[in-house]
Amino acid sequence: MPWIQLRVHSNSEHAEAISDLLLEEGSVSITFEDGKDTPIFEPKLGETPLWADTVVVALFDAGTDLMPTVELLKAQPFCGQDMQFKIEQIEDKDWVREWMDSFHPIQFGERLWICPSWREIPDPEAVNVILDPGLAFGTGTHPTTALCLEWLDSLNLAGKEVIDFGCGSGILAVAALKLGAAKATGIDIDYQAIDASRDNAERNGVADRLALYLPEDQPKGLKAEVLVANILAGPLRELAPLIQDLVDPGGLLALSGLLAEQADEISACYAQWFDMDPVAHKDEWCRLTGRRKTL
Ligand SMILES: C[S@@+](CC[C@H](N)C(=O)[O-])C[C@H]1O[C@@H](n2cnc3c(N)ncnc32)[C@H](O)[C@@H]1O
Repeated sequence: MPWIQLRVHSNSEHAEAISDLLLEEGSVSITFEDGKDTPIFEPKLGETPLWADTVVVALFDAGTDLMPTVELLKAQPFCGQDMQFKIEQIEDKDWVREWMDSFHPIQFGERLWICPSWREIPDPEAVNVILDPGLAFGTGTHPTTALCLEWLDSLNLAGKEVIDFGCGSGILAVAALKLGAAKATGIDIDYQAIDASRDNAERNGVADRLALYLPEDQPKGLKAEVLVANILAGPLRELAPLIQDLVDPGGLLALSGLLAEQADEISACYAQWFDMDPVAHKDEWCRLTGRRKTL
């Protein structure tokens, strides 16, 4: 079924009021978009701030006459007669299909390929991770995941135990196992991530070597020789005492999900326990690595 869409240019202060009015007028879905490409990284816990320039995008059934709604909005003090808006016809698409068509196998480092489960494997001799992220984060297309995959590929993981802290789709844990790790543990606060990781481990024949936990169920005394955590700077800072304790003396650590300007502070924090390497960059993101001190 095709749709008709109304886009109203507003701001962080009035977007909610516009959204409420559009829902009352019969909109079937509302989304907020950044009007000026000014991303908000890491809002405070429990807060979902809007952009200074916010576009309210409302979807209606095709055939809806939107002009009365536009006039109603213009009559509101929070919009006014000079309100900027656009009406667009939206052709009906299979969005899942579109996304699937855009996701191709990608190589990371020397040996590793991430292959969407619906695509042919380009190099059957390579280390191939067959992936369907489901509803979880982690396809390899994001620079932070890519930085972690390249790091894992560069290591000799044979026989090692690996912790993937914030496992999302399980992409890093499954890659570590396929690169030779003996055992991996994935930890995530999100049930959907745990499910997706389990599915991906099964898809790759490594489910018997992957343990998955919500943080509250994590076994006491858990430790590994290699830990990778692709979460944001905030949790990496707050959870530093817990994360460092999961790495064996002499073990290896990779932290990602960091913006370049956050690297020095997080690196200094982990330098209490780890000998830190130079920062690796990809686009505006970066990765920290280090080896746990033995004393
Ligand atoms: C950026 S995704 C990374 C997913 C995947 N490891 C990758 O590299 O693509 C971050 C994941 O960390 C999880 N996460 C966030 N805070 C966490 C916490 N405090 N403890 C455990 N997992 C957390 C999120 O639910 C999400 O799945």
